[in-house]
Amino acid sequence: MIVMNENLDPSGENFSPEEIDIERALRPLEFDDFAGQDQVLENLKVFVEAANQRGEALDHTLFHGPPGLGKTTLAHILANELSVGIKVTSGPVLDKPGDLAGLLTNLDERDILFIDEIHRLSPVVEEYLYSAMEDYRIDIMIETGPNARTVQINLNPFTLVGATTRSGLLTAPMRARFGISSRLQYYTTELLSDIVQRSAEILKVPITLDAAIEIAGRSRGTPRIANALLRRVRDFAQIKGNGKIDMEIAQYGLKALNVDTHGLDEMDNKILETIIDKFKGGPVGITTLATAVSESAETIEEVYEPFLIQQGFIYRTPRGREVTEAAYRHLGRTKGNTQGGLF
Ligand SMILES: Nc1ncnc2c1ncn2[C@@H]1O[C@H](COP(=O)(O)OP(=O)(O)OP(=O)(O)O)[C@@H](O)[C@H]1O
Ligand SMILES: [Mg+2]
Repeated sequence: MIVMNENLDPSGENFSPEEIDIERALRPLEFDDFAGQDQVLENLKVFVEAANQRGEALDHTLFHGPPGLGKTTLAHILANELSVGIKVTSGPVLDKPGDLAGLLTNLDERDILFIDEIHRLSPVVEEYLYSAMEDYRIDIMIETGPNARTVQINLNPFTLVGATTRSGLLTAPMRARFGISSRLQYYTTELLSDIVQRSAEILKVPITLDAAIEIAGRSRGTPRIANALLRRVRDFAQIKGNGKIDMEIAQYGLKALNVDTHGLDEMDNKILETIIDKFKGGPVGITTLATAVSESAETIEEVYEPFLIQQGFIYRTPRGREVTEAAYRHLGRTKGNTQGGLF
């Protein structure tokens, strides 16, 4: 069983404070530093330029897609390119309409309010957000007891930027209030190797092209993982090598880190193993599979499956998910001869 180092968690949730600082340093600040997602970027550039020309707030914008692909990065880039301020919060943190009102009334004209994990807003807060998004207006309760009354407050025109890994969990009314909605895709190895080279430059560590490609190819299509692997390999280069990253030290480091050759993580492999061992390679329905791997069906569909499909390890059939020959090969199994032996 190949288990990835927890520092390579695509969600970044296990990052130490130092790693968060480095991640911030590596984060692109402008459209021009941002690699890939061409279609998304091309459109955003037009919308930003148009909003800038008119001096208006950009339309509310939603970014969705798997962890670590650049949603938060794009929110900050938008603020830079619009030359406006950005206030950052997240769905689970905003649990009272009062908290949201505080944020909204403090926004300057055209500012961005970035709400991460927007699918996790409580229903009351979400409802409260609707009128803010639509009419730039909110109701505020003043005084308590018999004198309690609500007053309407006008807000400065602002842009709500929402990010979610689970767009399927967003309510329809919420989704409908975003004028711009962009889905981020996994990155190709080529793009990731550009990102690795750019990051190496910022970290001031020399790297050869083949080493950058090697790291990129094992990064699960995800820039956050590519950067995390680069940082770990840099440590190996510093302690076990001569400080430079070449193919040899990259392979040495990746092996020591137990990184899967395709960059699959623990859950990816668990999903493949489960389909092979428990369901004879499939087809298996998504809910059955979800129960078997103890993960929610939505998370499998939105976070894990897209990468496994893109890499050609599983495919969807009307009867459920099936693994491909490549999955058997990847796990070192032969078809018809799974771990359970004859039975
Ligand atoms: N297109 C890109 N070019 C260069 N670096 C990128 C790009 N996209 C992401 N990164 C790097 O990957 C890191 C993770 O990106 P980011 O935090 O924006 O992901 P996210 O989609 O918000 O993830 P999550 O869903 O976990 O919040 C960033 O710090 C940045 O360094
Ligand atoms: Mg983010």
